[in-house]
Amino acid sequence: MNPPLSTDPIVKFSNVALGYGDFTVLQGIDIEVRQGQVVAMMGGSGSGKTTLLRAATGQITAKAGTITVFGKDIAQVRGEGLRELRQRMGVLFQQGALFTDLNVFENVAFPLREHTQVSESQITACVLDKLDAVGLRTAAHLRISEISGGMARRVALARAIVLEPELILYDEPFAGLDPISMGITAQLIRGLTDRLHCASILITHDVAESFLIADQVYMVGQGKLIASGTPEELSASQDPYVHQFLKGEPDGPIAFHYPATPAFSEWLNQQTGGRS
Ligand SMILES: Nc1ncnc2c1ncn2[C@@H]1O[C@H](COP(=O)(O)OP(=O)(O)OP(=O)(O)O)[C@@H](O)[C@H]1O
Repeated sequence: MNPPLSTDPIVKFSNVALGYGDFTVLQGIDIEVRQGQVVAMMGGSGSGKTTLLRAATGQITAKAGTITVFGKDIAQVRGEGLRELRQRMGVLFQQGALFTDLNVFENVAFPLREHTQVSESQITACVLDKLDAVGLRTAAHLRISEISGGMARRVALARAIVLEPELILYDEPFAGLDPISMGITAQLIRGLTDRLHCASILITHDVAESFLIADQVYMVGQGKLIASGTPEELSASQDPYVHQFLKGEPDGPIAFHYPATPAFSEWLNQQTGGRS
């Protein structure tokens, strides 16, 4: 029998503001991610999804509010403490860069060799198990140049889970995949979350796939959290932003133009010598 899932949030944003320099991207953000959950962070281009992911991994600090990860205030954790927290996370970047001079097996084995002292036979068993979980056990011997883009994504996923993280962060996991690979990836994310009893956060534009597997959805836009709830709750929302995003409509509150910032005005002034 599986141990009961912890009820404490793995990631918690409390009234958080995020940005770069003087530019505030998002404010008033409240998010909770719990063990066993798949949580989708959605929003238009430039709305701040990647910024949320950077904040959750401690790459940037909040301008206001508090972010706790595994119960620790991430702003107070530095150096070795931050490395320890990050070891409990698996991050799957969009370009899940694999080492092209290593075969599939060695790519997945890499974090084990880097971060643990386990024996060669344990490495073999663990890597084959993770490759099996992504359907690529029998591709272990292949070179990276011999596998397709979709397979490479799955190898990167096997590598991201090889240390059995408690939190997995996926940056646009469906981008550039054909419909079948998208469906496979979505079911993999759900299946791995359930099997590893971890939490998964996905940053995505893809409504159909993420709504099939997410427990909670957070939608950001216009510098704030526009909506949050289950996929069913969001689907029933009358909010015009949520409606436009879910239906992919060109007209609505989601602006096509990137908003003007003080930095742009300053640049334009310099560029035109104040003639604009
Ligand atoms: N390192 C940075 N320095 C300054 N501004 C940044 C930086 N990274 C992102 N931004 C700005 O922050 C805003 C949010 O960017 P972010 O990458 O989080 O959006 P996103 O929702 O992930 O977008 P997309 O879906 O297009 O990848 C954008 O206006 C972007 O220009």
